[in-house]
Amino acid sequence: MGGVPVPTEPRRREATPYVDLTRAEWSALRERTPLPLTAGEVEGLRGLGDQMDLDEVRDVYLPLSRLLNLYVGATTGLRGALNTFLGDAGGGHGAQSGTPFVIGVAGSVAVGKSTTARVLKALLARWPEHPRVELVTTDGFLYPNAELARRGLMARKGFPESYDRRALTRFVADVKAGKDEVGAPVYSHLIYDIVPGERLVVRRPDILIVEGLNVLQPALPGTDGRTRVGLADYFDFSVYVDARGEDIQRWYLNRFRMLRETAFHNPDSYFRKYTQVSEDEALDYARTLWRTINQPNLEENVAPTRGRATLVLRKGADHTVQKLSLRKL
Ligand SMILES: Nc1ncnc2c1ncn2[C@@H]1O[C@H](COP(=O)(O)OP(=O)(O)O)[C@@H](O)[C@H]1O
Ligand SMILES: CC(C)(COP(=O)(O)O)[C@@H](O)C(=O)NCCC(=O)O
Repeated sequence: MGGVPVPTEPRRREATPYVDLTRAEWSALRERTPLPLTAGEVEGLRGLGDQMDLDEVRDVYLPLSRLLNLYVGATTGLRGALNTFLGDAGGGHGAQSGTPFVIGVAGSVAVGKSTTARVLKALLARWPEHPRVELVTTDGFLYPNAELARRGLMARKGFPESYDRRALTRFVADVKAGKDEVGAPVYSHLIYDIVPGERLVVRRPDILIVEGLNVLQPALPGTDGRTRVGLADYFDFSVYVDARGEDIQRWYLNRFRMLRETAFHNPDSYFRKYTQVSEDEALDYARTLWRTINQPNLEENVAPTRGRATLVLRKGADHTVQKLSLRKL
């Protein structure tokens, strides 16, 4: 047939509940938000093996801090509406003084959630409207190893059933209800177990960040088959830290290699025995942990919750955020 070029139809984008942005587009949204951290402070917040420097804070986390400040302000505005309504109703409920703004941070083991959560905490605390920011990791609500062993769950650490989900949800519900003091158990990566007798106490923060693998999991039905309220029902905003499975596995193995040269030498380290064998043998064990625990948990439980997040941060192979998806309202 003739050589008339066929005009290509502009590719129609599938409608999604998200606005998709490149790093450059997102970065421009920080406007005039000042950078309140020094390179040294950022270094102190960075997890082992994570990539986090002033460029990453400026391009990715400053716009997020600005967005969250706007969300907190909008929530305060909504509270005004609620008080007007309650006042008009004359029901004697009194003015609601406000409860903490709760942010969930989800994602795989070794994706860098804790660095994201720590940087967010440091940035959000610089805003005069919400200086008191607390961070809680959900590992404190894992059952202690003895209980996991009793339930046959030692090889399922990090799966939803390895947590005391009722206590975790109660914790966040109590903070959200505005209780003066709410306590949580504490987990130690060093001993690979809950620290007996240790508690973290949260006292009416302006913002609570809850970070962990399963924070976006929907609630399981109770034994009576009825739907329960889940952790994510208390979130005002949530972030899912995303990356390709192969990249996360590589980060996990690299971190294991680095920990073997540092923290594992501590006499109290659960993993101390892996300093006594060859690096290859130690890495074989890490590969087994990844393949039998963390990868199936990522695929079966964690990744399927991504679509519930308000914001998805998509990392490239070098750990830096390359794409962002923000939920439409
Ligand atoms: N075996 C370990 N010993 C000491 N620290 C660890 C160990 N495993 C993980 N960590 C640290 O615990 C934190 C949480 O790790 P993880 O749950 O994998 O989440 P993420 O990498 O997404 O922050 C990280 O700062 C990591 O460096
Ligand atoms: C403690 C964790 C379950 C993470 O808990 P989280 O704070 O996300 O609830 C995880 O880091 C872990 O130790 N997983 C067990 C398998 C492993 O050792 O890699």
